[in-house]
Amino acid sequence: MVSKHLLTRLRTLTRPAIHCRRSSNFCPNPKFLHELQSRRYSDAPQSSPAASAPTPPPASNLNSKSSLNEIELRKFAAIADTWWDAEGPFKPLHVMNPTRLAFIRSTLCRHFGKDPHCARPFEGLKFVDVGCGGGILSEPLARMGATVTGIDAVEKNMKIAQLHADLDPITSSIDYHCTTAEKLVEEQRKFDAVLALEVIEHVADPAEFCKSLSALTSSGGATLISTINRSMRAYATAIIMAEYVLHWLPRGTHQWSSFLTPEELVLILQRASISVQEMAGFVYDPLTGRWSISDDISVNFIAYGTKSSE
Ligand SMILES: C[S@@+](CC[C@H](N)C(=O)[O-])C[C@H]1O[C@@H](n2cnc3c(N)ncnc32)[C@H](O)[C@@H]1O
Ligand SMILES: [Mg+2]
Repeated sequence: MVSKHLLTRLRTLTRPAIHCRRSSNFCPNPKFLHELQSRRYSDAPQSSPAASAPTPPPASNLNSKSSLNEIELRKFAAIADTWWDAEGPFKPLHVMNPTRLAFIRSTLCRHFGKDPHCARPFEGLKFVDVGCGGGILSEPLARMGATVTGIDAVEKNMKIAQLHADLDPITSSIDYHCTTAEKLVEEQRKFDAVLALEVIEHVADPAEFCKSLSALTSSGGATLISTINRSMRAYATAIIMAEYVLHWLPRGTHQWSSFLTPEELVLILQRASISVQEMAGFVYDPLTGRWSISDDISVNFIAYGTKSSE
């Protein structure tokens, strides 16, 4: 109860500074990108226990100049067995899933002219779920009819995802691979929709990552990215509360300095030829324990963008 009260207090004290703007008229300031690049490398995370631990073998055997951040990958490899434990470290993703799927269904049905009330609106469309983990998002997308490719840099995640998907004939069609977005770009793969939810804050270089996501998106296709805002409110809730008070996530899961503001995300996507059409926040209500879609993008947010014609 005390924690719930604290969370409510924090939400009130740290009012959102930025609100959702539902149009394509985002005007990011180019200086954000410069600041972002110098900050990410000069303000590198110092406090993560994983960062100071002796270096174990790589969590991924993929190499080449890439989006991979080994410290981040090791954190996910360490808890790979728990992907489908609804009470485990991925509980927040499980609980948030219906809300983010509602946003995805609504934006992508509009984008592709599909009926959002139909059971399998994504029939005939090819989606890639980048950084799919255990398949929490890939599986419902497959159930909604999409032909899904799920990729993740952690081999163990792919094994867990495949095992779980094989439990159901519909999800067993998901094509899982231990690879990266940039490797798929090299293979000249293209998808109608490219999704990377809660991944960009864990990659080595978000601007390069967005370029790969864009290259994977067919002309006229859609790109969806969700992440956490680099706001004080996110520091208080997504790190202090979630990791240190409520223990929803292992300590050190997130580095505040690796978060992007919505303006920065819009800018790097714009530079990668993705025009953000809509943004929404995901807001947690500590009283009901539920997430909902909101105009408040001060902590968790999602961006839906379209690929400009080439
Ligand atoms: C927080 S989880 C999100 C999982 C999934 N997208 C979801 O929202 O349910 C982040 C995932 O991204 C993966 N990942 C991190 N960096 C990656 C990269 N550069 N390329 C591919 N996967 C990556 C991690 O292994 C982890 O499974
Ligand atoms: Mg994250």
